[in-house]
Amino acid sequence: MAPLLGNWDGDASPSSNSSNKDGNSLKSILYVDAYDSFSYNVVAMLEETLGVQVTVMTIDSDWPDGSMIEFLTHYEAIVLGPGPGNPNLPKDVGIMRDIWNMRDAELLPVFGICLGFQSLCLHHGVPIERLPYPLHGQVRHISTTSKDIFEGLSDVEVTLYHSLYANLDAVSRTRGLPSDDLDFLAWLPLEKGSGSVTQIPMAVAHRQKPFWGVQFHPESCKSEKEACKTLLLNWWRKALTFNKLVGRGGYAVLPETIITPHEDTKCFPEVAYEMLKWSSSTSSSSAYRSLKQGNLTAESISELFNKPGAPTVLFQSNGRYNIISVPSPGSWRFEFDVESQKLTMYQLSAGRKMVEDSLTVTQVWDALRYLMEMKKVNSGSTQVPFWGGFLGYFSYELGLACLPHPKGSTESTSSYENASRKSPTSENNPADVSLLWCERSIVIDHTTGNITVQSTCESDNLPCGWLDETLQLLQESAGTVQNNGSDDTQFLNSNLQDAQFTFPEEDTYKQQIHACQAELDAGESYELCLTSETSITLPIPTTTEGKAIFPWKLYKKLRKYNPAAFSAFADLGSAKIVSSSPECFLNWDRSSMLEMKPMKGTVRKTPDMTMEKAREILGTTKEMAENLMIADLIRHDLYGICGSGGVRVEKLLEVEDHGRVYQMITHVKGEVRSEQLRYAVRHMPQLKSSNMAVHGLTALQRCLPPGSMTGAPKERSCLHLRHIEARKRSVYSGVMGYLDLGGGGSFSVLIRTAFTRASDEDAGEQTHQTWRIGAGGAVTTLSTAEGEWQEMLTKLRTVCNVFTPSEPVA
Ligand SMILES: C=C(O[C@@H]1C=C(C(=O)O)C=C[C@H]1O)C(=O)O
Ligand SMILES: NC(=O)CC[C@H](N)C(=O)O
Repeated sequence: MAPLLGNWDGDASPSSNSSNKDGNSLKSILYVDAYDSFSYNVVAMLEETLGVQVTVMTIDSDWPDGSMIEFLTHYEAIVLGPGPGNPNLPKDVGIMRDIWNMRDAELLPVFGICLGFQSLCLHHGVPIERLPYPLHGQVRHISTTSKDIFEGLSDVEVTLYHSLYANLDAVSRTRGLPSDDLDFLAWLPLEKGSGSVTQIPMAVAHRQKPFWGVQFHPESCKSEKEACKTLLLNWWRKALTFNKLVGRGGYAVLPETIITPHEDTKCFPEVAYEMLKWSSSTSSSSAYRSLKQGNLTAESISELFNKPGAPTVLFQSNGRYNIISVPSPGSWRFEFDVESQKLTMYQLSAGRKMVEDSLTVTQVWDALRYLMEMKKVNSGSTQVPFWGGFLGYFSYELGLACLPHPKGSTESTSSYENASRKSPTSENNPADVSLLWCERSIVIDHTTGNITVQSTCESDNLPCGWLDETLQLLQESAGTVQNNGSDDTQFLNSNLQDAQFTFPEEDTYKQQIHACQAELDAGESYELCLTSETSITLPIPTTTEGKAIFPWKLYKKLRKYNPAAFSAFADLGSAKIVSSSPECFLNWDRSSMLEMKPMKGTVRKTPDMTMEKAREILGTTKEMAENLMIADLIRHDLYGICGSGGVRVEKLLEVEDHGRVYQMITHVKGEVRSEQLRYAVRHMPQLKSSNMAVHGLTALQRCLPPGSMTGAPKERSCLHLRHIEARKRSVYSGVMGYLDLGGGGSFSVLIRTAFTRASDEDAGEQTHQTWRIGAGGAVTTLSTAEGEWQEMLTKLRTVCNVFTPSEPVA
């Protein structure tokens, strides 16, 4: 065990949370989680609206001590959450089914949401069948009976995420009457293909038992907030009245706040101590010098300090800060491969020492947290978001390995094998994590025009040391204009003229879209982000220097062709990445704020496309639904880290200009408060730390892969996407950015990106290099195969076009 390693009990013990501010003990609700991506939104809504404390239990858990009845005596009520799949399948509802079999004397109040509602209806004789068409992310008015839990609510606007429904007509056909036990309280008019309208049940109350359910999602950010609050409070009042009547309630709060069948505990990785040793020249302060940008660009600065082919990362954050890695005697980097669980550390200076170790993914995160905590930097220029630390990326497959999977899920690494066999490039995947430890760096702030040269090595701050020398060098260079554009074009053209493109096949892609829609129809997913890969094979430049510089020149071309808020370049061992991503994944500051800005909805810029028109196109039900689902998904991701009361939506479904495309964007912020229960991290071994770097890493670990690249619910959607796409996405759909020793971090989604793996081992035999570009889009039930194919091509073009020779510069 590492000296500082403990668990959250210290700062999040229920004793500190189990009473309200008046000292009264909080009432407890059990939430049954069906591995949905909206679960923590429901938990937060319950805690924020009812002032209760919620225990989360996944559907595949065993009842503690084997006794449901005994366990439930600790709770006032149960909420059965939404989820993927079908309540007719036991594995999709798990322990939800046990609830319906309780004897009358043991009953407690239940509230089912969507899947939970369907399970309730099914158990009481109402068949659950497919809707004529799914309703995912759609905001609709429902009419209510204005009674029971809808008292005071006659017409409510709510968000729907379902493919299945309680078919009351089927009950009438077989029994002549709707289910005798159930009283239906709300309805949605649904147009059938024939133009006729049918009423779909939206809410139910049991006539004798304390069971209620709603088919819609009251926790969605587009559901009418006040009305849904009233609904919940109405239910809670009824629940408490029931408990009073039967003499239930007032029980002690259980110590558990989350119950899953998985224990996420692995011993602390020894390699973390090695990392600490390798970072010994990094001090706890970042010294700096500043100058005006003049003619200097991120590219010209990087060229001054980074030799072609040497480990280099250049990352532009939010279109404002350019962060450039600069090598130092203490530079090192590490790589991790998910499938082989191999971690390799490389020292970059004299001797090129290498260390290998075998680690689980969880241990990699533990090592990172430990190192960031131990090497905290306390001071530096307050003008820049990075003082030193790691620059690099995490792949999509690393993200998949971080997802919690249900017990017995087929989602093991072996299912990668089938997928990878079909993909010609899969053998050639870059490492899943690659991070460069940077003591020295240069940051350009494009808003102020300031450049900050900084180092965490104490000796660099001596008079005439590295900082002074570098300042002088930059000041001298700032006046000189360097323009080797025409050389670059000639060099690239000579290499690109023989490029062979392998595009996705239109028929296959369209079939995959239909395969996605079949899963949406079945209730398996609400949205699937389908992607495909284009590969470009070209001759490797014949000279060593040409080979080393090719990725860099390609990056410079891409940056001009498709300017983006998160342009980035990485040359990390065999991984070469050129990125022009417009999408922020996760940012965090040095104190407590986390933010995510997912994108969904893309319109190509053509000469007659205006912002107005783009807004109109992106204002349709289809586009809004796509974005709303991801907005709700990332609210859940952030609630899991920040806890109830800690998340707010800053922008919802807004259209922004992103160079060659218009994109719809949502902006959600969360605040990390160590005293607050945070469900997604409850069982994780953590450093007892107020260091935001540690919480940021935990947020990364818990929020990968990016929801905008998976769809919702994340876990089930990823499972289907892997089978449908039948390839590893690798760097594409991963994230790139920095981990700042001062506590902050910023990561973009690796889209609009080309990457390759250029292995040094077989360098002699290789005559060609293969670059890969992923592109795709969210498939919903409203998607058309042609529309999605065109959208994928639009995104692909933003990068693919840099692989065609350009007009020579005059
Ligand atoms: C899948 C890609 O992009 C994602 C999908 C988007 C969409 O469906 O509109 C928009 C931005 C990204 O989250 C891609 O660029 O390849
Ligand atoms: N959101 C949900 O709970 C969905 C339930 C079910 N999978 C359906 O699609 O109908």
